[in-house]
Amino acid sequence: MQFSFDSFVLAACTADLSDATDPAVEEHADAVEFRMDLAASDPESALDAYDADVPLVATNRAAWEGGDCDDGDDERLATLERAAERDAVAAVDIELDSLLTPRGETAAERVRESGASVVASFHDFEGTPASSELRAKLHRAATVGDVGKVAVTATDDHDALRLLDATNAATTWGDTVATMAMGEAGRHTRAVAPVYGSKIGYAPVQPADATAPGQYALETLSRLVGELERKPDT
Ligand SMILES: O=C1C[C@@](O)(C(=O)O)C[C@@H](O)[C@@H]1O
Repeated sequence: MQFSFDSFVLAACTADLSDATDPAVEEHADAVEFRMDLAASDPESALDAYDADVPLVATNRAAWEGGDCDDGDDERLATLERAAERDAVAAVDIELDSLLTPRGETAAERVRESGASVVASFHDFEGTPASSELRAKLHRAATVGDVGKVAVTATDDHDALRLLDATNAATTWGDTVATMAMGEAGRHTRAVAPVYGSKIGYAPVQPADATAPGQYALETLSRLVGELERKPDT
């Protein structure tokens, strides 16, 4: 199966696929993001055993992008390609810097051949790039991926506003994007960015196991996004 990303996808993050049957996931999530790089035991065996109904986004975050996977890119991307072959895997997250290499291009092709979408992602754990760079990154990511994702670290309101502005601009010119600002100053963007077109939100299944700074609990993000969703004027 595949996501079209026409509408917002709320992904419940976990390193343990048994979380997929958690009632909060069933009630609030559209997908489970499986952080293969954070799994305590072999993530591929966990995928083999997976039989819940919620579609998966497979992520194997590289150490150089803030994750725990130390494998070389060839091996790391091969793991993601095999993940995509599973019916339950609807999307695979691949770092933008990898996608811009020939090996990454091949991985994206294979993932799509297997019927999964590609989330092209870029993270900045230190700050928020200049607005021109932010827009360029989003556009680049949305061009090589089915959705282009940028997660930055906001240190003040201005950073948060610039991220929302870039989200709005990308969406207005037709790119499919997902954005969020990590950290306290950017926390509200997790709820607000979908108003400006962001198509994926992330929240941990277990609040104690957040996969990024500033994430809301799953139930909270679901409620906030739902409350803020634009309804036709009555
Ligand atoms: O890229 C992202 C977004 C994220 O970093 C966040 O800020 O919620 C959480 C990660 O698990 C996911 O892969």
